Amino acid sequence: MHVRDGLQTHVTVRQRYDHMVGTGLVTRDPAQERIVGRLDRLIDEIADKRLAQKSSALGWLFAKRPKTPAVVKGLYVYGGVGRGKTMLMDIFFELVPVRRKRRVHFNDFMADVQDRIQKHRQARKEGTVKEDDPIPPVAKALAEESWVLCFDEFTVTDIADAMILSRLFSALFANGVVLVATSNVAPQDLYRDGLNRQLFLPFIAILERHADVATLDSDTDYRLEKLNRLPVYMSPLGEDTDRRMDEAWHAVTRGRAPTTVEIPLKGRHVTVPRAAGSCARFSFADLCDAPLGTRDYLAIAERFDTIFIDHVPVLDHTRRNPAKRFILLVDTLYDTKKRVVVSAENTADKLYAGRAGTTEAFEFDRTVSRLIEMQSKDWQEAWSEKQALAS
Ligand SMILES: Nc1ncnc2c1ncn2[C@@H]1O[C@H](COP(=O)(O)OP(=O)(O)OP(=O)(O)O)[C@@H](O)[C@H]1O
Repeated sequence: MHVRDGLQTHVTVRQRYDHMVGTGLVTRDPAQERIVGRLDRLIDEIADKRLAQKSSALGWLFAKRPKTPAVVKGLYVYGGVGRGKTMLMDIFFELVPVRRKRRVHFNDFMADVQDRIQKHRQARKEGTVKEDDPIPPVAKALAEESWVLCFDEFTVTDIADAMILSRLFSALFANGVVLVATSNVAPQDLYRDGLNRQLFLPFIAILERHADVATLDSDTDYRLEKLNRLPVYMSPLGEDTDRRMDEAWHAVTRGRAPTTVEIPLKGRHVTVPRAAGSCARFSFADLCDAPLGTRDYLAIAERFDTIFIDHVPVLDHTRRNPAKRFILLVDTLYDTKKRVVVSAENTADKLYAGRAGTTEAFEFDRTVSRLIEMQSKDWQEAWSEKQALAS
């Protein structure tokens, strides 16, 4: 426990991390521990600065002023996906002893900035504000609302954003803002192939002047590890299974909002009701009650790596066509080595309740065996390796 200005105590990032390791929530990772140390140092500096501000406000600035840097240098952490950058930043965000703090996805922040700029321009037109340049007042307002800004996924792809970043962040830093950010790229690689990049370049120098740059170069992609432990076959059907399917979907899509996608196929379309990145989600009815065929299944498999199928019923000879389509579908997903997440009325070995000895029953045996193999650890590992090679 740290004691600060006799009033406040705070748990350190290190203590929180050790606790998470102790309870088995995370595995100890030396690369992460290095970032933990830096985040704690930053918290100390921020706490000192806050104390200095308080002292100053109380008028005993000269008597009691602690050694405080005039400007606190933030931290920009970059590295591969799933290394734990966001997790560590979130711990920092929670623990940093500051009220005016904001944690936001970088894209959302920039959307907010552009919105405020628009509003300023409108107000200028209407004559309710005098300043022509929207950036200084927008930056000032943002800094007043929160002086510790934590950005998740710092990335610059939009030219409108790229062109204002230098001036925006110069103004934010001039107003005392401390930046903490996670990113998949080093500052020099931001907006790498962007239009008019030379106009963006000064931002990199400004960023590096106001934030230390650290890489989280852990060997493990923890997200992938976690996903590999996901249940991929859930039964029986019911609310509980639906909830677990939703959780798995949320985990693989990282909470992205799904959209409907139409895959064009000679003269028609295959509709994917829910798609997010390389993941697609269907119900059994979408795929097997509707009159789809091998070409449709192949088109789906070409486009997506992970396929969710909700509500597979127990099948028998009374539902011949859906059963046949399901056999085709599983064959296609098996041959193309996809990750398949299924909710079904019963376990794979009890999915066919038709007459034994018929052609369908024999074919279904193969489907069952494949479905079981696709649930195995080996299958999941092979899938991950394929993903790693592809990326
Ligand atoms: N040391 C660890 N042990 C176990 N799980 C971990 C560890 N570190 C992170 N995780 C888990 O791995 C997942 C990915 O972590 P996180 O989202 O923080 O990664 P990231 O580096 O921000 O990835 P991205 O760059 O893709 O946003 C999270 O679910 C997190 O809880």
